[in-house]
Amino acid sequence: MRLPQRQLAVLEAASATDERTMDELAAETGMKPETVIGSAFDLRDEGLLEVTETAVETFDLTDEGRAYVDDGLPETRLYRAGLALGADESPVSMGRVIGEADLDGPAADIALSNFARKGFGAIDAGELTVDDDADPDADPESAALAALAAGEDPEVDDAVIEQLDSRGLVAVGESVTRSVTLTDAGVDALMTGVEAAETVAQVTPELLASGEWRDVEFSEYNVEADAPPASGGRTHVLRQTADRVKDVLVGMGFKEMEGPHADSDFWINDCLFMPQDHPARTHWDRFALDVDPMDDIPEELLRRVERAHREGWGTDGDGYHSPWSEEFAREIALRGHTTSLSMRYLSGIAGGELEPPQRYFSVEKVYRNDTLDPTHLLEFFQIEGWVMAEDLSVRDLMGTFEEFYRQFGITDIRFKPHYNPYTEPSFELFGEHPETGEEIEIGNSGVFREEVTGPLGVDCDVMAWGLALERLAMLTTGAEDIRDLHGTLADIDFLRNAEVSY
Ligand SMILES: N[C@@H](Cc1ccccc1)C(=O)O
Repeated sequence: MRLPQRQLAVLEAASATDERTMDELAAETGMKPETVIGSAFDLRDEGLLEVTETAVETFDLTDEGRAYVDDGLPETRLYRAGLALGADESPVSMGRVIGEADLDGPAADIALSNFARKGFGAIDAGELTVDDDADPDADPESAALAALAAGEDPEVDDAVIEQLDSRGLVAVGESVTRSVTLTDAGVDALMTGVEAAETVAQVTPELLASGEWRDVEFSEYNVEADAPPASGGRTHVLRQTADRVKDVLVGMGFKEMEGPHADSDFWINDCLFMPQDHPARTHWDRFALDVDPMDDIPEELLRRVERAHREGWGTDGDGYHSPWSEEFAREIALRGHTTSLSMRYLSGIAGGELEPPQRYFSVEKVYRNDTLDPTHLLEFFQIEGWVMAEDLSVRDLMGTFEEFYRQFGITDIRFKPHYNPYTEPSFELFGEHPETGEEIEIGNSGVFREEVTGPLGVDCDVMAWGLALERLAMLTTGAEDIRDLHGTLADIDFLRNAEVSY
């Protein structure tokens, strides 16, 4: 019998009496695991080997689990601190014990609940007593963590592993181990003698260049053989969504705007008739930059915007009658919305003089000093857009959104009346999350007030919006936490595997 060299190597390394795992065979033959697996399956198909698969549970320490291996579980630290303060003799205030154990916020909560669960002592009316007879050294959870850290089998009850899993200290997974044994036919073949056939597994540049490929025998390709997953590059889910948004808007007749991420407060806020004392303009919400103020704002425009703020614009306009500082208008900050770009284009400073009808959009990053949570990031992408035409109504705005979101398979958007200093009327948009069923805000919109369009020199209607790209991506991918999508906590597995559906 003749077999390709790599199959022969696996056959010779296999035994009729002992199961050998693929890893053992790889170590023995010096071949790559995927080559061994491929060859083993080929040999199985030829009846020479039997392949058995066993699923085993795997336990991996999480970062938090690993941290406790070094520092001790929070409840154990609480116990020791209690002992050090004499809480085995008489109750000690909980705060003191927590301080002594050097546990902060969440760690203190973790310590207290597990301390009670494990019977390390009692907590009553804000005081803690320690039970002398408890023995944290014999705690099976600590022992299992230590064993895993040392690469050993934890050798504890399933319940202990389950507990560690639910505490997020151990990640439980499954892996399949494949082993082989020689069949009778395999033993026979080895006894009668097997020769190595000169087969080639892969065509190489050398084979091609020398022309040798004409004479060699290629081994068959087994597409069913298992191989380790290889994850190549992939367009990020958000980028895919952004590209799709651009395609859709271009398809709807929109042109793209561009402009600075760091801009003057004039373009970001003053043009939008945002009073200078608006909360969004304070240092809490705004990322101010310590750079030179903007000196190239058109003088006439500056004066008109100032007038709108101080005295109002249009027949009914009365302005804010509050202080307005040119110095503040020229200061630079990271834009909190891309409506700054809309202002630049509507004023004609970017993109040239415009005659209605016009449609413009951008899909660009904005920056806000928000608190991070499942639906908020400090920087995110806004889908900005506006339509300039004679006689626009709210119905036009709603129809535009219905058409836009339908391209993403979203047909149930809801509208809620809203207030913006720069639009009247205004409304927010909501969409239903496909997994949680929750209504999430996906955008804000309205028709620009005369106080905005007038000073910019626009004398027809302009309807406009800012939609959140990440929220759209949550609806199209089913992601429940925006932080899985981008930023330092992004979930790589999710990004590798997420399907973007529309
Ligand atoms: N700038 C608004 C969005 C918006 C733009 C234009 C008109 C109305 C609303 C926001 O960031 O929420």
